[in-house]
Amino acid sequence: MESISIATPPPKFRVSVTKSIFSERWRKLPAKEWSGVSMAGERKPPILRCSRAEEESVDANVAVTHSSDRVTNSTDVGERQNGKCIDDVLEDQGIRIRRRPQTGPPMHNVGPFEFRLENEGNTPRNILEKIIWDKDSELKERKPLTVLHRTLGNAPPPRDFVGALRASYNLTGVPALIAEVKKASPSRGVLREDFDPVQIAKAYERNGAACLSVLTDEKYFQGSFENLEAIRTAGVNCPLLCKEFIIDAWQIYYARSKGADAILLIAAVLPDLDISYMTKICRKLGLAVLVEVHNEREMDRVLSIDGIQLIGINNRDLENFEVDISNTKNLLKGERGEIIRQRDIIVVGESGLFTPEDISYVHDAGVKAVLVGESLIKQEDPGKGIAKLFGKDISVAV
Ligand SMILES: O=P(O)(O)OC[C@@H](O)[C@@H](O)c1c[nH]c2ccccc12
Repeated sequence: MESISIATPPPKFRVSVTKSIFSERWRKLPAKEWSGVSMAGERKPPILRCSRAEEESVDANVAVTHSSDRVTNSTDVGERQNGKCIDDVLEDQGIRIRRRPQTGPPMHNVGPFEFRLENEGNTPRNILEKIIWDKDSELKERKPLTVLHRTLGNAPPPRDFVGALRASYNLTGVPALIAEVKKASPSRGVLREDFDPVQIAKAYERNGAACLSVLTDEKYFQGSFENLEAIRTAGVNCPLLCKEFIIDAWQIYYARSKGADAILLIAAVLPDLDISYMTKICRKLGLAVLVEVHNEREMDRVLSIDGIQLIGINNRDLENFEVDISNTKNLLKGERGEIIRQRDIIVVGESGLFTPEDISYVHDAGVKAVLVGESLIKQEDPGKGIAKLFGKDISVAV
């Protein structure tokens, strides 16, 4: 597609013009092929997300009582929960990340050009929203869940992610390390040119990491599921967190089929019912769940969900990339910290940790684990970077 910009856009309103190569192609299709093709000449995706029937036939023995209330895993456009559409549910829970509109803005054909009117409703407002909308488009390429489910039996068995964190913390007396295998990020660009995920993973393990986090998003983090699978099959014993932007239960099965031991759920993106439903699927698959929060509202929502064992406090705001490690301390103050201690939830301090002082600071705030990417991956020897980050060798018990 060739894009031509025409005029300076008025605020919050833009026109993009695209030379219509595709509409030519659709025009030539035989009539029977036109089902699933919208008036604007675009093919409607055959499957939007895990269809409920598809997912429930796989999940017949999961005790999910409220699956009919779920808000995001549906083929139904504008699905409703208790009479509310998804946008209302998201707004009620203070979730600012919207779902990608199911139909793009209308296309107008003039000669060989197609005009698309862009406005606030159909344009992502920030980077996290853009990632989520792109993820939604990516998921249309997936294979059916029933096919994926058959491959689960071939996956290596899940390992105890939470147990590994607890054991490491008890052994070393410092926060257990989840070291992140991360080549690039949208905020920092490429972090390491000579990136060998398996070598890096092995070096992290040798130098005391309790668990590893492997980025699988390709577009923004230059990660992949091949990396996850390669690390798993290379004999690395540390349990693996699949670091993905999960918006659909299908991704959880996929992560498991590639050897993941844990997955991430982001509270800024997922409503409570999805977190709760996905947590149940994970329990059935033997996966641990790290639920990530960034502010008080998200923390309170997550604390009201049953069965949460691991909460990550992200010091980076994924909407604008600002990093502030005092966020971890603030969210663990007072009653919230008390509830967390009573329930024996492990809190993971995430992002922006560079020095032994940073590690002590979040440890004093109450975290029992840390998730570290950039400060290790940028070291000449990422494995040796661990001792520098902690101010001591953590590969041996104290
Ligand atoms: O590289 P850092 O600043 O040490 O951050 C690691 C990790 O916390 C960060 O990569 C992260 C936290 N939550 C995420 C969600 C998606 C992608 C990435 C992340």
